[in-house]
Amino acid sequence: MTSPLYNASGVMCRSVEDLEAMRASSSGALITKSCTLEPREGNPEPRYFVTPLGSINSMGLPNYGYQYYLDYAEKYDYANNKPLFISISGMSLADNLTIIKAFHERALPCILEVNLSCPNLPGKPQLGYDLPAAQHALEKICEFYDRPFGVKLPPYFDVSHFDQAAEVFNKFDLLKYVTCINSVGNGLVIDVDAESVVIKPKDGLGGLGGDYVLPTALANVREFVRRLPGKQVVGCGGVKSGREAFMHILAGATAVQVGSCLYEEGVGAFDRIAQELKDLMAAKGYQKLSDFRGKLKTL
Ligand SMILES: C=Cc1c(C(=O)O)[nH]c(=O)[nH]c1=O
Repeated sequence: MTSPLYNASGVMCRSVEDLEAMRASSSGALITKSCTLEPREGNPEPRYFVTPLGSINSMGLPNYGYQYYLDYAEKYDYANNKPLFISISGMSLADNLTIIKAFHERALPCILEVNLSCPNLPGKPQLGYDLPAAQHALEKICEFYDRPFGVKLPPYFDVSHFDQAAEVFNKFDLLKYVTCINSVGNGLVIDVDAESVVIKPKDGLGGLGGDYVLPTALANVREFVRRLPGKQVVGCGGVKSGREAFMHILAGATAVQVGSCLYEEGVGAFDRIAQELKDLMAAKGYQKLSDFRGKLKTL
């Protein structure tokens, strides 16, 4: 079975070296760091911090610019490798359209994922929380982009927002999948001994990952699976063992991304989590993912 696991965008995917390590790993796919029109250094450090419950980050979109990833996508051997996803997070709609048009012109087999949810750009609200703007962006993309693509979503926390967001996404047939969730934005981790925040940008505010976000991630996966017929949901958030991967798939996820845990453990996490998932499935008498995908029981 091709592994249902791959990296969360942002982890082990900024440089060609990172991407080649992902390509050589046992993951089932790989996705690039979200890219912008021009290269970016990102936010000042410290901008990533690990806690016993996960991570907080305010990277600020450090990336080598979209042409770097376009070049990687052009050289990628699609016949002999796992699927390549390209994450796009332009600083404006115009930038996003320029980047997407550049990929469209080359008609490469990579799959574009439009990031609607970067929480760490000072002064820039997450598009995923401005649904009219998100709809407008998707309309402008679909004026010319004629291939399947996906979006990376922020976590939603209100049932009415699941409804409103799904209403927008269901308008776009070429939007074939959504990835739930991006980090839970603007958390604040405090170091009691130092009586200080732990990251520099935004006075310590950053996106949360890891154990902190698992229940929210699972809820977003399950709620969008219910509301987006004909589309797929990729689960992301809080996966550190076969158990959380199982939970995401039980909630309906087609594939599962690993972020904070991959950052800490490296690509060995894919082998370990895949084996743990396999063992858990065997213990439960499941032969394949579809035996239990989306079959979360309610009481
Ligand atoms: C693309 C920027 C993102 C970043 C970042 O580069 O700060 N961090 C996240 O947790 N999610 C993002 O989407």
